[in-house]
Amino acid sequence: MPRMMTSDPDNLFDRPDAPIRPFEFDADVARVFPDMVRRSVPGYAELVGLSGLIARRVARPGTACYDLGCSLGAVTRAMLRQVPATVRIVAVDNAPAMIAGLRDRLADVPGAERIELICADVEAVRIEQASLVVLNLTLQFIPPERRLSLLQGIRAGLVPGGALLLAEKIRVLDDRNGAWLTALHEDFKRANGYSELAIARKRAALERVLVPDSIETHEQRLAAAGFIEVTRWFQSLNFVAWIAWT
Ligand SMILES: Nc1ncnc2c1ncn2[C@@H]1O[C@H](C[S@+](CC[C@H]([NH3+])C(=O)[O-])CC(=O)[O-])[C@@H](O)[C@H]1O
Ligand SMILES: O=C(O)C(=O)Cc1ccccc1
Repeated sequence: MPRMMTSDPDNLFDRPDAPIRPFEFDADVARVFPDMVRRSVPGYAELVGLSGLIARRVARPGTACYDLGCSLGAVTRAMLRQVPATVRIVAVDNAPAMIAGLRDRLADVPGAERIELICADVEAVRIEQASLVVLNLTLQFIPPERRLSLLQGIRAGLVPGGALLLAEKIRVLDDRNGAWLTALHEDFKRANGYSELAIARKRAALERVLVPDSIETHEQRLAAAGFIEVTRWFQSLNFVAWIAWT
């Protein structure tokens, strides 16, 4: 499994007097992101490590692998370690602080010249000659009505035999099971040292910013975008990952 990136501790939602505003991937979030994501997403390290292993199987020489919504490049760097030297890696994020943080982290990584960093909206990037495209916890931040066309664009840019790796926080449709999984996710955060206040404030900040879909919606949308076979290969509480094949 990958070496975790070090970061400042995430205390962004601890201050009771700070105004609640919609969650943004700004410089403060970028500074604490590795700590935040590790303490907030159950199974995150495993998800990233397994994404690297999947890249090793799926990436084809002479093609490209894309990490869309790369943040500080955990998946980008897992891919770099696993894919052949002739594979180009394209890492995209629209948050300047994330791209700057990733650039710093790549400074003395051998092979990093194979990685192209793009600070742009994922919807504006043309996917070309890709054997693997990764959306690791990114689609949930795209407005729901634009998700299908983003997946269609990705599908069109994949080479035959190529795949999309999608990981998302999911919404559970059934009230009872949904409430239970959400409660357990909050237990996970509490066990990782987040206060009730921090949990509640982040929940409010993420409302309307991170909009989860159900497993059913994701699987129907992947089919509608033209993916012919879809395998769900990871679930930890309300976080799920799929691989979707061309
Ligand atoms: N429209 C957009 N265009 C480009 N980037 C975007 C957009 N919307 C959001 N982002 C970017 O998507 C990332 C989502 S985090 C991904 C974790 C990473 N994949 C990881 O493996 O560590 C997940 C999370 O924080 O829950 C952020 O860096 C945003 O700036
Ligand atoms: O904290 C949450 O509830 C999440 O869904 C994970 C997360 C991690 C980092 C930024 C935004 C959301």
